Amino acid sequence: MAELTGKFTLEDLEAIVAARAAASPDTSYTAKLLADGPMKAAKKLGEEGVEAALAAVARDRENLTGEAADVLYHLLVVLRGADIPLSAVMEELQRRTGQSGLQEKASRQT
Ligand SMILES: N=c1c2ncn([C@@H]3O[C@H](COP(=O)(O)OP(=O)(O)OP(=O)(O)O)[C@@H](O)[C@H]3O)c2ncn1[C@@H]1O[C@H](COP(=O)(O)O)[C@@H](O)[C@H]1O
Repeated sequence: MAELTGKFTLEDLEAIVAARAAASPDTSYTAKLLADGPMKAAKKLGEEGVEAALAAVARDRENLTGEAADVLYHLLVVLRGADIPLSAVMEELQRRTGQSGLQEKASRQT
């Protein structure tokens, strides 16, 4: 695998996931997850999300950091399986920057 220099970004991890998706499931966890179908990756994403939430409630910073990394990695695998680029998610997040979350919630309740 090519060595990455500089600040590691989610875009870097997305590129790694895309490259490993084409590998053999015998040599790549990413490829194995995708080969097992969308249910498997989605289930793992849900598990990691719950584990991250439990670590947050337990105020376990070290565990939360690791579980957060698991969540982000598995989310990128799920997005890859659904053919949704990270850029689409970032565009959606950028679109939301113009409004407070509380304003958005209030606009749905009227
Ligand atoms: N960031 C990750 C990453 N984070 C977590 N994981 C894997 O996600 C799995 C997490 O599952 P669990 O903690 O539940 O452990 P487990 O019980 O063994 O998992 P299951 O048997 O239930 O699937 C572990 O196998 C981790 O190794 C990751 N696997 C890969 N990556 C990245 O993807 C790259 C390519 O990996 P391969 O696709 O395996 O080549 C790696 O170099 C990393 O950059």
